Parts: sequence; structure tokens; C-alpha cells
Amino acid sequence: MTELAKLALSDGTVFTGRRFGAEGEHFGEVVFNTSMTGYQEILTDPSYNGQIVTMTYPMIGNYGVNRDDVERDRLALKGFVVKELCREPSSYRMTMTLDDYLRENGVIGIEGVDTRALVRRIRSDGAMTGVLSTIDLDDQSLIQKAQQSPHLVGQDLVKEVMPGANTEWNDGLHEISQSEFTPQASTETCDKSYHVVAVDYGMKWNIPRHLKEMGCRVTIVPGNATAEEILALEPDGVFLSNGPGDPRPLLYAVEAIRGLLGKKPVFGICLGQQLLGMALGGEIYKLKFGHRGANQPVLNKETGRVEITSQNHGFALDINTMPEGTEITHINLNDQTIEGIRHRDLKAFGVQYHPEASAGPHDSAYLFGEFRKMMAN
Ligand SMILES: NC(=O)CC[C@H](N)C(=O)O
Repeated sequence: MTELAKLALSDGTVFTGRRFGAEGEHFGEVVFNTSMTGYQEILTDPSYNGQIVTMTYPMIGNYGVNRDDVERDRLALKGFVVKELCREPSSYRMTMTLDDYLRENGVIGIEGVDTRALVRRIRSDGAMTGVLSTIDLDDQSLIQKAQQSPHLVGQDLVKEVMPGANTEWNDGLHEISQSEFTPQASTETCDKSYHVVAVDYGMKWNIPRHLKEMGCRVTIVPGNATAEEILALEPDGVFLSNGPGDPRPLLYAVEAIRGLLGKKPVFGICLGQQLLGMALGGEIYKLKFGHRGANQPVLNKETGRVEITSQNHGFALDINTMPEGTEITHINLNDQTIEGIRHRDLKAFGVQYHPEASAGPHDSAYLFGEFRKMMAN
């Protein structure tokens, strides 16, 4: 059994490292995440379907993995790249090492990569396709595969991660997040048990946990549910989830959202916001290398406050295409891109970042409360 692994990029760069996790070969869009912790939440976030994720923090795996910090029961990402894997993790919550976790879940890991050099390539040339392999270690062959692999743009990656049927969601937030840092949403109890239908394009579970914690009844429906199917459930509000890939091919979702606008309050997060923006008439473009991390500064234009946010996206709404009636409520302070929109008359709003955190700061958890207020009025 070989211990080596290689990551080849479509620009011809090859990184050699040591294998951990599963063996095999996968292609994906190579992206980077700047979070210092939260690797288990990142690994289980379905929005990484189709991507090979590089962690910029130099040591990963030091607290192992546990049963609770999961955003889904399946790993959708295509590979995991780290500078140094911690082989002697320690945490009272730990049930397994990261190495074993990736092996059990069939995800290839590579360690010993100069992640700073890799990130500089992605930052200067933009996100690109790569191939991660433990079975083919021939540079030229891997580069060729990276160049011939399909690009993530234009593909519907939601259909691979969305659920097949409706389900009820019953879990609140984990006890560990109920400390002195308790998210504001959980302190806002509903005066009545609002029924939220959550459209699942690959939803992170901390979102329905927040809604449940607030006292809502939560029904999860597949990402391809029609407006009629959603309205038949008689929701008080509709939530549009995060999800993987390019939003532009997801015309079935845009059509469903158009059928809901003006009839029910709508709240979207990340992909959900992008689809909401498209339904309102806005256009999407691909960012050069995206925002992925747990400390992205966002200006709330209404309050003037800066929220430190958790993010994971490679596409964005084009600020110049947002139609009349749609306000830009939040702006990214690093690159001035759209981070939040609202249409008052249609009772719809969305954010590009992740108020559910997991992992990340809880500055924006108030947005779940905003959704509750919208359902109340
Ligand atoms: N986390 C998400 O919902 C990501 C949205 C979309 N797939 C993007 O990359 O921009």
C-alpha cells in the first residue's frame, strides 16, 4: 500500500504529500477555507459537494472527531488537503481520529502539502479543477486528468445531496452551544409554534436546529419541491437552504421560489439567498476564489454594525443587476460584494453568509429572530 498522495491542478502544478483517510482518486474544484477550527463541520457541509477543500490553518485534526459536530450524516466533499495532520488528537468529546473518519467515509486526505503555496496559486489564478490521487502518482497523467475533468460551473450538484422525501425535524441546538455564548435566536421564543417548511438543497443541520430551538415546527422538503407542494403544507414561512455548486442551472428552484414570493415569508441562506435573488430578477457570477472561513467581516447597513461571519461560497449575486424593490442589507467589507438582500413588500430576505455558524461566530444568529418576526406580522 502506497503512503504517497498527489494533488495536480489544471494549471500544471503538482503537490506531493502523504496519504491519510481513504485511498482512490477524485477530481474537484480546489478551494481553501481559512477557519482555524471546525473541520468536522466543514467536512460534513454538503455545500462542498464537487470540491477538494484545503485548510489554511497549519495543523488539523488535533481534537479528533465526535458524534455531535456534524452538519449531515454523509461527507459530500471530494478531498481534504492539510499542511500537517495531528496524529495524537485529544479531546474529551472525541470518538475517533480524523484519519479514521475520512477512511470510514471514503474521503481521500493529503498531508504535508505546502498549503500556503497552493493558496497563493488559487488566489492569483482563481479556483481551478484538481485531481487528488493515491493510485496514480504520475505527474503528467494527473495534470491531464485535471485538465480534462468537468468544471463545476453549469452543473446541478444539488440533486446529489438533497433528500428524497419530506421529513419532520425535531432536534434543537446541542448542549455545548448552549453555554454563555448561546445564540440569540434560542433566547427568542415564539409566541406560537410557527410552521417552517425548509427547502433542502443540501442543508446544514444547524439551521433546522436553530429553527427548532426557537420553537418552530420544521418540515424539510427536497430541493426540487414545487411551490404548490410547499404551499399545500400550509407553512407560516419558507426557508431556502445552503447547497453546493452553481445556482444558475437550478431553474426548477427559481420557479418554485417565484411561486412562493408574496404568498409566504421567505428566508434564504447562501445558495438559498442566491436563488431568492435570481427569483427576484438578479444575476449570478462566479467569484475568483470565493469566501470560505469563519471570520469574514460583513457590514449590516441598517445598524452600522460589523458582523464577523462564517462563509462558504464561490458564487455571488451581481450588485448591479438587483432590481428595484430589492434592498442590499449587508455588504462584505473585504470585497464589497452582496452579503444580504431584502424585499420588504414580498416579505423575503436572505444572507450570503451563515448565521447558523457551525463552525464560526454567532454574531448573526439574530437573523433567525428576524424570520420569526416576519412570520408574526
Ligand atoms: N454554502 C452555500 O450555500 C454555497 C452556495 C453556492 N454553492 C456557492 O458556492 O456560492
